[in-house]
Amino acid sequence: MTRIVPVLDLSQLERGEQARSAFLADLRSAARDIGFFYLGGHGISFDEINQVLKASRQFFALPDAEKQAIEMVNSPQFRGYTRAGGERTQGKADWREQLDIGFERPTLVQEPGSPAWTRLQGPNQWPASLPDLQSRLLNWQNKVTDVGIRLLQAFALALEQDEDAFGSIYRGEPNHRMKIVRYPGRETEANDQGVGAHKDGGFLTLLLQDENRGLQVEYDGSWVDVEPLPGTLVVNIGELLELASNGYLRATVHRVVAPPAGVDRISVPFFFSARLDATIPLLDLPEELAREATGPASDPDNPLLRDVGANVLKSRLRSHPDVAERHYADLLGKAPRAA
Ligand SMILES: O=C(O)CCC(=O)C(=O)O
Ligand SMILES: [Fe+2]
Repeated sequence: MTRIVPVLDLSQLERGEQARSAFLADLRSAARDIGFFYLGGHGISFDEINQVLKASRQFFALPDAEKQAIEMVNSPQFRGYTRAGGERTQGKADWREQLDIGFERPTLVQEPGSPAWTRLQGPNQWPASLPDLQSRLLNWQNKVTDVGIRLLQAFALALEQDEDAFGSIYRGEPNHRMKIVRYPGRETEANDQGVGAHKDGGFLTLLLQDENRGLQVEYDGSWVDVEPLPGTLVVNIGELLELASNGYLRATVHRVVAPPAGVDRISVPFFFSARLDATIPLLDLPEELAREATGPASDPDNPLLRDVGANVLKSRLRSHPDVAERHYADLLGKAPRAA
């Protein structure tokens, strides 16, 4: 059977002009067609991958009290632990537990007139009893960031732009985020929402999944399994790339179906994003691509904003109403200020 979700090999970029052009052509068609692909040849070793999955499992095996000590609701930066059912997609609880991590940066001093999104910068929360987790995951974050940069440069070339077309948006202090996630086996057949159907907000998502299935992508009106393929990362397009390409590339709708009883699934999504103070430009696409760029999909309930900080804050507030209430009560009912 041919795979619907294609496999791309990033190392082709460094293997001569012919291999490089073939990679760019494959990237463009994967991105235009299903919007999901497996990425091999990324240079991250099996050992590193296994260590990250193992460390994630160790975290979720901690006693509840230790996980709850670093609950996200403590953090105005939306970092930390969320128990199963604590996050919502399309108004319905997601059956997964997770630890949200960003870059470790100092909290910004708030002054009158500071944009609300400046409150998103600050520290992570780490479990006291797993001292190695921090370096393991921050190391992963750095490695996957490098893969994301190479891939985004390739996307720029595939869109017939300068290789560095997106550089000014993410260079400096980008707001990339990652999570470690555990989907417990389902307790009843009725509740199978691991995470509900959604699009990701960043440029690209680079996801590590363990050997358990559950991830699905919407394609031609049905759900297609993105089965585990050892050693690869799963990549999908987020809303910033859709915005920049005026809808030539589409952020892909995906979801996770909770695993059957007795199985739990681990995944490590990394969301390659942009600086919070950046504005997403509209790329000047060549005529033949521009003709097929029909504008970003618009959801009147949840419009995409070109101001990255405002867009990120809006989606964080929607996903985590408890954090919103504790730390952003002053904004509730108001649109976050853009700049
Ligand atoms: O866990 C997965 O496989 C996907 C997670 C996901 O789509 C997300 O957190 O945005
Ligand atoms: Fe996602």
